[in-house]
Amino acid sequence: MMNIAFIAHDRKKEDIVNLAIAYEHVFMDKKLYSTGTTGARIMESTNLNIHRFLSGPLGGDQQIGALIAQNEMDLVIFLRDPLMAQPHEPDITALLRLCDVHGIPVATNMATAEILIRALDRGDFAWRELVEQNKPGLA
Ligand SMILES: O=C(CO)COP(=O)(O)O
Repeated sequence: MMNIAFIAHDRKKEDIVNLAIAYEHVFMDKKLYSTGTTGARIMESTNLNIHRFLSGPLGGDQQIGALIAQNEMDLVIFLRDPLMAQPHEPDITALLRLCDVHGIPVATNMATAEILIRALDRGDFAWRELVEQNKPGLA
């Protein structure tokens, strides 16, 4: 089962909702996670069922980071706002760093997100399942 995380800063919320609507058929049979407000917005506009963590500024990025650290995330879609300072900038940096530490595909803009979602739909992420089978000592 593929685990996917959705995160979007406020001025990118509309984009991530539109992405979820457009690719609802791809996300339907995946396990979905999000930060608080992002997940609420997506669930208002789709039939997707999303496990929502705390809002980003209150620790949601870190909660998703914890799943990445445990190798329990297969794809992260994080539409961040590059033009506005965020109070929890260190958390954002930490989340993106953990994606790189663990080799997790992460999209930080719409163009990359679409490419990764189409690849996921085509089965290009099957290698993640092999990685999971071989991961050492994780719950
Ligand atoms: O701030 C965020 C990510 O850094 C997103 O949090 P919300 O989805 O709760 O707005």
